[in-house]
Amino acid sequence: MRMKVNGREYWVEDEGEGQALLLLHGFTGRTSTFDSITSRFEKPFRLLKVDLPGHGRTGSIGIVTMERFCRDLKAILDQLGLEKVSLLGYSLGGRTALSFAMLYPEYVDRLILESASPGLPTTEEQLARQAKDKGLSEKLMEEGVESFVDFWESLPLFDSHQSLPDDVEKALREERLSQTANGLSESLLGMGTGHQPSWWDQLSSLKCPVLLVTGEEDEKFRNINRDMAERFTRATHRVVENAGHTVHLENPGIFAKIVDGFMIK
Ligand SMILES: C=C(O[C@H]1C=C[C@H](C(=O)CCC(=O)O)[C@@H](C(=O)O)[C@@H]1O)C(=O)O
Repeated sequence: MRMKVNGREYWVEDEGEGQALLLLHGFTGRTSTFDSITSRFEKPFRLLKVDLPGHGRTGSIGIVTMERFCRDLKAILDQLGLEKVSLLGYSLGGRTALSFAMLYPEYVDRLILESASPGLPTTEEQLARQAKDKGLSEKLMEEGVESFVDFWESLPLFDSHQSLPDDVEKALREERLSQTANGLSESLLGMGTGHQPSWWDQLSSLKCPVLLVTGEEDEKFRNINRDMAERFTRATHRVVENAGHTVHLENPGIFAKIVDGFMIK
């Protein structure tokens, strides 16, 4: 369904009954991102999914900052009558879930972050990443989505995708290709890693239970999440074997079991 909040319109899906679990996809993803695991959950969940700014059926809605999207997400939950939800975010969606929890902790029951980060700790790193993401944005607008997806799939971070079943890899590519150049460009410029606040120094303030999930083959984010776990007060870090950055696709059975076990009831 379409939901208009603070002058912006989002695509939101709200299905099932049980604990409210809000799923947030990664960069180039959409609400279908977690289809590989939602059918594997044993516990009943009320599954909420939102296409992030610039993605899926939300599409191009202008440059939306992380703080502004989190304010919109709060308004969406208010409209749905949800006072508290658990959040599961993958990569960009994990950065978003963490940002929402930092800004609106009273709305968050539990937090599951897959291959995420709290942003970049120094201004220098943030500015360098902003410049890099600006370049990617220009690449998108000049070369189009298909050329960008070819580039994006070739990143070393996704080397482990070569072991994905052909049908899974094909579906992931189609999901990425379904995006628009404008939308992805706006996402990079608004919610890119370098544009969001750094939460590194505030992680200890979060009081809700936190589950960090990374793939054994994703050294970069495994190390980031090892450091994050040391700063949270109630965090568990699970490193999943036979998986890289995209654990929910590379080892969906284990991922679903970990999520089931972390959610109460
Ligand atoms: C390439 C790096 O950063 C990007 C990697 C992962 C994030 C993401 O959402 C990818 C999802 C996917 O393609 O499956 C993305 C983000 O957080 O926005 C990062 O820009 C890197 O080496 O840090």
